Amino acid sequence: MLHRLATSLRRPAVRCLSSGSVDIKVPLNFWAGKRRTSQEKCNKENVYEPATGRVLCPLEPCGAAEVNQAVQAAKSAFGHWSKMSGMERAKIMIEAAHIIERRREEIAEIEVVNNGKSITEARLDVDSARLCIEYYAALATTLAGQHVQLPGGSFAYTRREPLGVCVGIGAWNYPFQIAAWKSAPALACGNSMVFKPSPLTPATAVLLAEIYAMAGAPEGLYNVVQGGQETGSLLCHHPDVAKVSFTGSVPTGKKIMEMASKGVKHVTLELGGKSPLLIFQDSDVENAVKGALMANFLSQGQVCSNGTRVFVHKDILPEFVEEVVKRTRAIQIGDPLLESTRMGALVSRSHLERVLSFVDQAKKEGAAVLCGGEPFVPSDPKLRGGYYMTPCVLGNCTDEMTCVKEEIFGPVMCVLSFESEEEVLLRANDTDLGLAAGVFTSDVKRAHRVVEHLKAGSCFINNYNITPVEVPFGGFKMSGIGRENGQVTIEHYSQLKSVYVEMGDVDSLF
Ligand SMILES: NC(=O)c1ccc[n+]([C@@H]2O[C@H](COP(=O)([O-])OP(=O)(O)OC[C@H]3O[C@@H](n4cnc5c(N)ncnc54)[C@H](O)[C@@H]3O)[C@@H](O)[C@H]2O)c1
Ligand SMILES: C[N+](C)(C)CCCC=O
Repeated sequence: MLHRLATSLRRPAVRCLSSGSVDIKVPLNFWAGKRRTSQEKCNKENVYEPATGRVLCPLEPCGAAEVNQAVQAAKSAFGHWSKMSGMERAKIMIEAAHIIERRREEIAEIEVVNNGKSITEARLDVDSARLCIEYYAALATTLAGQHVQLPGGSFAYTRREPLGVCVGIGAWNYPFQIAAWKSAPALACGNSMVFKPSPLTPATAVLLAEIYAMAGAPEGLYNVVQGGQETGSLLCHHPDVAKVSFTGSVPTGKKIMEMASKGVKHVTLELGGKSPLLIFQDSDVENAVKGALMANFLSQGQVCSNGTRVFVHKDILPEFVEEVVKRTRAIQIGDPLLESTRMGALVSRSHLERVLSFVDQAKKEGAAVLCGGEPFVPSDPKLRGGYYMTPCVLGNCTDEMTCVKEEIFGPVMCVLSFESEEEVLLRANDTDLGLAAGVFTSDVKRAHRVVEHLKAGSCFINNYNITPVEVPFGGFKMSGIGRENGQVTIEHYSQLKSVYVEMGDVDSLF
């Protein structure tokens, strides 16, 4: 079925998948312009549909020989792509964006089937991927160096050059969007890419590979190899790889940095978070509640930037809690392919169990479960094996609790009370992580003063989890290195060459 969808380019946007009916029978590796079957016989695991718990397909991990073939394909494409002008590259990227726009529904549906998030969110993820490619296509046309006048008519100029073959390694929470957020700036700068999705969500990165190829990209420009940590490690150690851009957990990020250091490769690390959301007594409570829900329950709470430590001023705590609990209880959980669903399934059985164990631990440590935090079994029989839980709000939380300290990566909001700005800033920053932070207040001076003191890469005033592709995204402290999106990311996928030009004679000291 996936193959038919993947090749029907001009199909109108109609719903054709339903949960429990999909089997993926086509290879999910892609290099040198074609889908490929891995010859590796070992380490085959199953890929599941989170909504139903059914097996979707076996994962075919790539071994050393296949990783090398993909890297060599990327190296060969780099030779051609890096010599093209920005305008020529932009034309192909814009065509890819048009194809994504036409295939929005198909891509979103496959993302839902493989990831478990609601179709409403998956469509927005596909839009973000497309916008990112459009944005960097435009920037590709602007890449330029500097001219520097020097004494005696001599001068220097700088050239912004690509790095070479870049590796992208993705997490499972935004599979298609991560593939686009990494490839768009890489390709715009003239690099080629080998991308490895998470072994839990291998299905959509290969669609992006086909789309770039259909748009006219040279064979091997964007390749996909499937697998887990062995495949990832082969990519990081490969001598022909110039950069590794990684999205995932802090422990894996440290390993990636260590592996990349052996070859002095460039790295971008987009890692985890335990972000604070500060809600002051002068907030518009209606908006603050909406913001807290956006900060905690998108993608079943499996979002790196989530504001999971919700600090609420004691004067508005009862009002805030009542409303946030009421709205959390009203979240429609169920079949992620239905329009009415707002919360689908978590990504895997083991992850669901891990998230539920955080709720149990929170209870033991004295937190109050104000709602949710239980396994959820939908009434539709075909969904009974799915990985669902009710979204949870924890009250009476204190800074020392495990649920407040550790990244849960599920639909669990921790509510904490505070009394003063100074106090809440100290508590908000008391973490090794620094991906995001938010503040709700109607006092404009307080908003900017608080943001100045928050140690986080992405700060939101009176909203949360809004990530336009024009704005850089990335972490402070252990949440990462480098940025994705925005103009600055061009610097993370290119290098400067300085060229000195002598117009006179050589003034030798010897
Ligand atoms: N900052 C961001 O932009 C961002 C976005 C999404 C997710 N995340 C973070 O990702 C985590 C959840 O994702 P996850 O469970 O997929 O993370 P993970 O670290 O377990 O895996 C991420 C990727 O790394 C690969 N990998 C694992 N070990 C490896 C190794 N030794 N060498 C090379 N590759 C290896 C995995 O196969 C996967 O593709 C959370 O901590 C979340 O906060 C961060
Ligand atoms: C688009 N969101 C929801 C902010 C997600 C960014 C990527 C992090 O997981």
